[in-house]
Amino acid sequence: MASPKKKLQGLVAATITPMTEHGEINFSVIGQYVDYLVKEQGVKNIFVNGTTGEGLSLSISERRRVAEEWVTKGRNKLDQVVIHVGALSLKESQELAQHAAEIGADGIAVIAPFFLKPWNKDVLINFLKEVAAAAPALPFYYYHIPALTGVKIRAEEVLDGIQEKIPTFQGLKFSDTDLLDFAQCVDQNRQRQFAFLFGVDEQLLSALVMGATGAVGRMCCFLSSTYNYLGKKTNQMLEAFERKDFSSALNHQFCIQRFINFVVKLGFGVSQTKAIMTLVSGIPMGPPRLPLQKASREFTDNAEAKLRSLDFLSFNDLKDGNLEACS
Ligand SMILES: CC(=O)N[C@@H]([C@@H](O)[C@H](O)[C@H](O)CO)[C@@H](O)CC(=O)C(=O)O
Repeated sequence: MASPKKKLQGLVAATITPMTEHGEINFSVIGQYVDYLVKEQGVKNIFVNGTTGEGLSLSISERRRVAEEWVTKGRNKLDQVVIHVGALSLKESQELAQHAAEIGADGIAVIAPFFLKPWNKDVLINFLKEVAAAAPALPFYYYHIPALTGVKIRAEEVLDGIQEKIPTFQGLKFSDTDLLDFAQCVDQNRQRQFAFLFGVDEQLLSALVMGATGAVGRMCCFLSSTYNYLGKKTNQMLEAFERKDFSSALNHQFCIQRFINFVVKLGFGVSQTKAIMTLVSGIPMGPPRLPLQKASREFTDNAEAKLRSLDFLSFNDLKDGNLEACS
């Protein structure tokens, strides 16, 4: 198994791909974005060109350039840069994997191909294996996101025997709400040093309970979109959990849930994540690329009011009216 230079630890932000109002990638703000994550959110790992990064809506040459920019701007600032290289075409995926290795990324991740789909675990593994082989020195993560790929092969099944087929296999990025499947992945792989990257922010505490006890201890990190702007809050929850202050950890989780629950009811996805991040960080993330539509003004106004009431936006002048800020 390839061993990463350093173990992946802590929060991993699924980065947004900033765009100009004309729909081109806005490379000029990526350096500022890195500094924001590190200094303001305490996030030192990133996952590039994933769902939040609209990776599958970018051309291959754009994906290469975005990956390069994050690796370059993150040098000596970030701990790890993992690049999502999944694509419908095996050849494109291999090209991106090789490119990630050439530019000095710290790992690659791959989703299941989602148009002509693998119909069982063995076929899926065969695809993943071919991609991983294009970057034989890079740690490899399988990105399980069945709601978007439509590939519903349980992660537990995929992991069974995977290391024999893919020697660089390093871990699982789990973006699903099936906590039975997640917990079984952890339980059945106690003897292996896999990383389990949980990707459903509103359920993170439950996943911590399933996978991050002293006995298991291998769920090293958490990978998701809200860590772009709620990284600090999520770190507080992780710290509370670590010192076994479960009541505080639960308060933090409830607080994060109040926000996510609110925006989910308004309609929440990548477009809305871009709008929220722009609001919180002050860095323009721009519109998403078609077929996504820009978040509405109404959404942004409502989200802003909620962020303020939860004290997620540090505007001192509004703190007086704050009725539900979380401790
Ligand atoms: C479907 C989806 O976009 N899930 C998000 C979550 O962060 C999600 O936005 C959050 O849990 C709110 O539901 C991440 O898991 C996605 C992700 O990690 C990525 O961008 O690759």
